[in-house]
Amino acid sequence: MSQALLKVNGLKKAYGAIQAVGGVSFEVMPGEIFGVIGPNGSGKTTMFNSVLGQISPDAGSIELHGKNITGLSPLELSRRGVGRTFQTLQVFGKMTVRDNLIVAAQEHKGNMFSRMFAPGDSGLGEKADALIDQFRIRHVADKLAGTLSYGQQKLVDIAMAFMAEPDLVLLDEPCAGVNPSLVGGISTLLKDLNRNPKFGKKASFVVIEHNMDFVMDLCHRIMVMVEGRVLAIGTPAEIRGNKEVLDAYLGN
Ligand SMILES: Nc1ncnc2c1ncn2[C@@H]1O[C@H](COP(=O)(O)OP(=O)(O)OP(=O)(O)O)[C@@H](O)[C@H]1O
Repeated sequence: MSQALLKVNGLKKAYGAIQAVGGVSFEVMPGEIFGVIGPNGSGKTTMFNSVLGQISPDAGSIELHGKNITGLSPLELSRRGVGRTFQTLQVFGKMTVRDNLIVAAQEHKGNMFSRMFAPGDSGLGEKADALIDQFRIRHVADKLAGTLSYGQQKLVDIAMAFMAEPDLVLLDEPCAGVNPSLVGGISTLLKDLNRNPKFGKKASFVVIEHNMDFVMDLCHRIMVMVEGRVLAIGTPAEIRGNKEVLDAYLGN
């Protein structure tokens, strides 16, 4: 059996009396699309932010390719191949789509001032163009990102995470606020990125999402969190047929 890409073991995080994450363990295998579902407040985002170095967990360890990455900064994690998208868009409305992609890659390289000045190409234009084609946003590449629909900006946001050539991308609610007619397009795109690596790397994903049809169709395995704990991990069919999951979450 191959080594896990991401291994989270016994992760805990409390906010005062609230145990947001109460001992969560799971593994994501190379090439896997791993979904995380659960009711509001079940600890999904806190778990994500702990894995991504945005908050310090109280206990537990996180390994990437078997190496301990617990407590590393988001920039260091990005350099090691871990990318993310946020619930809220990170695109700059007054820059073109192409420049947004170039700036995202410059940030990955640690250029702290890249967002403050007009971006030079820095040799990244070719990479941006490859992603623009893969994301089928060529027709808007030279438009200001702020003039695009929310769904298109979401695609740009995901493309920005891919400029760093990640092995693993954590997506926080990619469908939130997106017109239902565009949700299928995001799913198709993520499947394409997973199956057809653009830069010689097969992308794996961890996806937090409330849209059940999207999660069930996209993910190879799904983890259900309830009150900071793991209730179940399994294939979409196993999760759909799990009585505890139905009682605690899906049956509502
Ligand atoms: N910075 C914080 N300070 C205090 N409590 C927090 C903080 N962040 C999260 N919490 C609490 O921790 C618990 C887990 O929240 P979290 O946002 O991780 O859940 P979630 O599953 O991502 O929810 P949602 O689906 O609504 O995004 C909740 O009770 C929340 O109120």
